[in-house]
Amino acid sequence: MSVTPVKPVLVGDNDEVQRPSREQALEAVRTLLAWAGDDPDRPGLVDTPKRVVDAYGEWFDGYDADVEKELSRTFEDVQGYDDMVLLRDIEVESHCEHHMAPFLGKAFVAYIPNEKVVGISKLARVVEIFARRLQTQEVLTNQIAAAIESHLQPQGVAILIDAEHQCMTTRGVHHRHVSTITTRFTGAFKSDAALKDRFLKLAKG
Ligand SMILES: Nc1nc2c(ncn2[C@@H]2O[C@H](COP(=O)(O)OP(=O)(O)OP(=O)(O)O)[C@@H](O)[C@H]2O)c(=O)[nH]1
Ligand SMILES: [Zn+2]
Repeated sequence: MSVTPVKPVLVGDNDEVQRPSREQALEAVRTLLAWAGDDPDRPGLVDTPKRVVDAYGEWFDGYDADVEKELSRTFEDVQGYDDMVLLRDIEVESHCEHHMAPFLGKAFVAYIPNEKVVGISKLARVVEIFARRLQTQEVLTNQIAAAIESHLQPQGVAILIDAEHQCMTTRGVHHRHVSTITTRFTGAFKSDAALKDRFLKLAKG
């Protein structure tokens, strides 16, 4: 099975998109409140558009963040370290592009360095940046792998995301406690079944 490589930054790098003003965003929330059947001018709701717009600013601040910057500082004095670096249980707080509903879970990010490593916090930041954009869990998984791959040229990358989608739990099909697991393996993780297995065992804890 061949897998098409994904460019590191697919979503959110579209400078062509004209952003509406904050005023327009506030008005859009007022419209939604009225559409839902409430009165946007009642005292309890007058500050709601501002709160919602601020919350969106936080949930989607990945569009303004720079993955390249986070991964640009590498450390080359690794003294021959050439085994897996694995970050477990990175919190994932994202929103699906289909419903803008939260999906929440954990990411497991591993790579095998090729003479250079990156600060471990930067890997968590990369997860956060991509998570704070709209996409699917599959695309999020691929984007994280592709960013590490292109900046570190490691011997291999393994990503696993385990998340619960609120568009499935709080609406629509209403199935609670269904978790979705996505994975992406490149290089040595793809070609070496024992290595892949070791990653999966370590990730499970
Ligand atoms: N593959 C994938 N699907 C997702 C993700 N997030 C949400 N979805 C699904 O996207 C699909 C959208 O389906 P549609 O039929 O277009 O939308 P809908 O009528 O709201 O679908 P229901 O959720 O089944 O009510 C649903 O099946 C969701 O469960 C994701 O990250 N990956
Ligand atoms: Zn959804």
